[in-house]
Formats: sequence, structure tokens, C-alpha cells
Amino acid sequence: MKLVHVAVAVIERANGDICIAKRADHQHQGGLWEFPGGKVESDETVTQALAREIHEELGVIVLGHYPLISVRYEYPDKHVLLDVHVVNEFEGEPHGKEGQPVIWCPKDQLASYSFPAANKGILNAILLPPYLAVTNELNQPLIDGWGAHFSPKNLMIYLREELNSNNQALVLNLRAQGYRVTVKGADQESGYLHLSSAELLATDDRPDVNWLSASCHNEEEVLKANALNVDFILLSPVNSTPTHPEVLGMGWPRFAELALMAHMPVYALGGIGLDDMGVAKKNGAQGIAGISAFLP
Ligand SMILES: Nc1nc2c([nH]c(=O)n2[C@@H]2O[C@H](COP(=O)(O)OP(=O)(O)OP(=O)(O)O)[C@@H](O)[C@H]2O)c(=O)[nH]1
Ligand SMILES: [Mg+2]
Repeated sequence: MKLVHVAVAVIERANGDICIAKRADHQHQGGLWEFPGGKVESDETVTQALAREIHEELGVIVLGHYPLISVRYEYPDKHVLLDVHVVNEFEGEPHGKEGQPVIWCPKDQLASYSFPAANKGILNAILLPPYLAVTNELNQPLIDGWGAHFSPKNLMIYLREELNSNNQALVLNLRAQGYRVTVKGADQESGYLHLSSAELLATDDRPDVNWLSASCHNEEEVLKANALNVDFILLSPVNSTPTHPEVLGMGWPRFAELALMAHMPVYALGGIGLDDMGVAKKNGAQGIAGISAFLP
């Protein structure tokens, strides 16, 4: 099937609200809400298509934008490549020039609207932070170090240890401050669950949690994460690491291929540091995950 290339705009106003519109019933995925946008014509760049579509559909002039995520998705009747950009500078107030309902929606309420299936990854990319710290244990100096460098909006934490009497108070305190914290194993109350790549491959149905993440290393695992509707993945190793020098990294070009295959946000992990954020994003990453990179 031919791949339809689409420029999609996540228009964000100063208070953080996002502009969404309702697709007409006769359109593909009709009756569902969408982020405004449309097909990239053969003589256009994505930037040009984005500006044209947003002006045609909403009467808004795009002044500034940056890439958020690219999602390749196969509907039974149509294959799409959604090139999604955050439009953070614009002129004019969006209004439905084609008669479509258009509203501003607070980020934390987006999930209550019905979107096409391909949009789940876009929603997650809007909500998730750029940094993910992976750690084998929690202690106060470590937490203080994070607090000095990252706000709860910018950092998520994965603790590779089950909840126990030593870490519970620290985990709850981090969550109370607004950090998203996933711990190893079942932790129903928080709504977060992380699957190792072995657990991912051995799981047939999506566990009933709000946020499901998984570790992936290759195409088979990325496709399995797609099939399970995993919310975000950690893809590793990008480079070889001092702890596993015998394991070759996949390198950024392969990382980019796998990230494009993934329906969801992808964190780059392995042999990279915090200053690799730019190159990671250029290769399709949501951001950087790290173990030693986040140690004080
Ligand atoms: N604009 C937009 N399209 C989306 C989203 N999610 C998603 O799966 N799509 C799919 O992307 C494809 C192209 O989008 P579109 O129908 O807006 O294209 P267009 O503005 O050029 O419309 P037209 O074909 O009516 O002229 C459609 O098949 C649509 O279902 C989304 O959030 N926004
Ligand atoms: Mg459109």
C-alpha cells in the first residue's frame, strides 16, 4: 500500500493548551478528534505543508515549530506517516474554516477525547518528559542531584528494584513532587509498569495499566511493543558501554530506523550522555535515558 505522508501540527498556546479539531464524518477516521494537518504534496517540504494546511484549515499563520515525533502507522485501509511538529509560535486564533469543531484542550484532558489509533503515540510524546533516569537504587543524595538539574516535568525515573520498606517513602515522595516513577514488578496503584525485553516477548495481552513501558534492542521487540500498544520504549544500546564493551551499539542510523518503526515515543539508552540530547532528537528520539549519565 502507498504510504501517505502527512504534516501534523500540535499547536500549543502560551498556557500549554493544545488545539484539536474534529474530523468530518465522511473523512478517513471520520468523527474522531485530530491534530490539524494534512497531506504533504509531492512538490512540498513538511514545513511548507504544515504552514499551508494550518492556514487552510484554521486560518492560522505558523511562525515557529519544532519536530515532536514521526509515527508510521498501518490502518487496514491506509498507511500513513505522520510527521508531527509542535507549533509554538503562530498568528491568529484557530477557527474551523471547513466548518469543523475546533477547541483548546488542556494537555491532561487530551486522553478523554477519541483520536485515531495512530495518535496514541503523539499523545504520549506530548505528555512524556525528555529525560529518563534508570537507577538500581534510590537514595537522598541522588534525588537531591536530580532536583538540582531537572524539574518533575523534565525527568521520569525507572527504579530497577521492587517497592520495599527502604525505598517506599522515597518513591512516594518523588511522586508527590510530580515525578513519574516506575518501579520494578507489579505496582498496581501507581499505574506504571515496565517490561524487560524478555517479559515483553513473553506477554500476549497488554496488562491493564495506565503507562506501560518496555526495554527493546531490536526490530522484533519494537514490533512486539507496537502490537501490545506499549506507551514508550527504551531502545538500547545506541553505543557500546564500559559495563558491556563486548556488546556492539546499534549506532544512530539504526536507532533512527527502529524509532520510526515504533508507534510510541522512544528513549535512547546506552553509551550516551546528557549532551547527546540534540543528536538523539535528530534521530527521532523522545529523549535520553541513562544510568551513569544521571549519577551525580
Ligand atoms: N490531520 C491529521 N491526520 C491524521 C491524524 N491522525 C491520523 O491517523 N491521521 C490520518 O492522516 C491522513 C491524512 O490526513 P487528512 O485527511 O487531514 O489529509 P488532508 O487534510 O490533506 O485531507 P483531505 O484528504 O480531506 O484533503 C488521514 O488518513 C488521517 O486519518 C491527525 O491527528 N491529524
Ligand atoms: Mg486535514
